[in-house]
Amino acid sequence: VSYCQTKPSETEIKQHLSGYRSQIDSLDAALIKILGERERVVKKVGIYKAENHVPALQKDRFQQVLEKAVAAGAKEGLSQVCIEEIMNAIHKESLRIEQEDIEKKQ
Ligand SMILES: C=C(O[C@@H]1C=C(C(=O)O)C=C[C@H]1O)C(=O)O
Repeated sequence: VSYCQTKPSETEIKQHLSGYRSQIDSLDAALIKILGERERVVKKVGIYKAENHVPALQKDRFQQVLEKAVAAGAKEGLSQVCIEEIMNAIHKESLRIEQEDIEKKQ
């Protein structure tokens, strides 16, 4: 147990932290890759909507997306506020991407 261990040296602390941080760095890289993949699908949706005069914002659909994400987040121990902030930021970017295609069509 921790109270009978000797204190780690500065070097050991740095090494330990850098191990955790490389895990974080590769997870961040995976997150960004997935986000890119998601937004490339959104781009296809945007082009399809622009061709068929469907509005970019679909509130009901986004509500479903949000609910699913909140439920999945809860299983991972993530708060509703955290998931809502992340998904709202992603949705904002989706709308920006879709809007670009709508503007190009006009
Ligand atoms: C991708 C869509 O367009 C918008 C973006 C959404 C998203 O990023 O999940 C959801 C609904 C829409 O407001 C869609 O209609 O499915």
